[in-house]
Amino acid sequence: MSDKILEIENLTVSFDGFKALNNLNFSMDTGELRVIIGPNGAGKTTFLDIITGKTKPTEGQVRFKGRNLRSYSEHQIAQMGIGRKFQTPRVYLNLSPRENLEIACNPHKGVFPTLFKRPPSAERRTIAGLLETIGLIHKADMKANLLSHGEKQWLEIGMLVAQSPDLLLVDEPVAGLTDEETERTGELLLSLAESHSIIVIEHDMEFVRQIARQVTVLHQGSVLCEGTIDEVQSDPQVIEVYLGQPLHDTDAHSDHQTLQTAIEGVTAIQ
Ligand SMILES: Nc1ncnc2c1ncn2[C@@H]1O[C@H](COP(=O)(O)OP(=O)(O)OP(=O)(O)O)[C@@H](O)[C@H]1O
Repeated sequence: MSDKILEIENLTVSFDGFKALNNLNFSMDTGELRVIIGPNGAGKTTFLDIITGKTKPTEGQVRFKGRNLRSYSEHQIAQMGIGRKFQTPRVYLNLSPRENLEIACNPHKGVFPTLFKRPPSAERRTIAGLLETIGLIHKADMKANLLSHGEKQWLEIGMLVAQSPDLLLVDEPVAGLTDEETERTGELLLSLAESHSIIVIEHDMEFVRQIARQVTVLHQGSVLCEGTIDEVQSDPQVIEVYLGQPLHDTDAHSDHQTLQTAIEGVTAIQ
């Protein structure tokens, strides 16, 4: 069996002739944590929509654990083991973190049967472990609406993990978080990466530097370059894309630190 969890070949997605993704090729190994960056409109959200089956390719194919996803619905793809965390937390605010996790463990039973029946002991242990992992063990039984924005994000990540996905897709997990929450989110993703394959889309370059081993840069619907964060940040094409002007027209190439500043400048205003 392939050790690639995800393989994307010659993928094009057209919206009324506009190519949001354009002949994109991408692959990642099982167990990898990959960070995807790219300027506004680069195609990052469309890329996630394709993997989850929300949008279907116009051309090309997506293979997950060797299986072509084309003929599967969004729901079937989720059941095959792809979980997605959206930017805004989607948790039950009038339930506790523990109850939210119980529901996530039993997505087919529904809210009421789950809440009125005591979960089996193995499931209680799983939930206690998840509460520990996401740092909410001491807030396990308070209403989720009393949690901070960061804590709600962690709870939703926990709910995703409760469904045992093989591949986690995480869209801008630190938008709106404090510096401390951002760092703790990085630690959480790094600990989850020990047992999951994860794709993170993020603009915050300091956070990318904290978690990234391998970074993919998207631009105009294609992969512009891939490498470590240092390789990517010193790539002339990436500098050009983020600065929005050709290198030979600027002094930027004389100072590679500029890219860091440029990218941070761009990301700071997004
Ligand atoms: N349903 C759609 N119909 C038409 N155009 C679309 C549609 N969805 C996305 N696009 C266009 O495709 C391009 C890529 O959009 P996408 O949202 O994937 O980019 P992005 O990298 O996620 O951007 P951002 O960082 O701003 O969220 C954009 O130009 C967008 O306007």
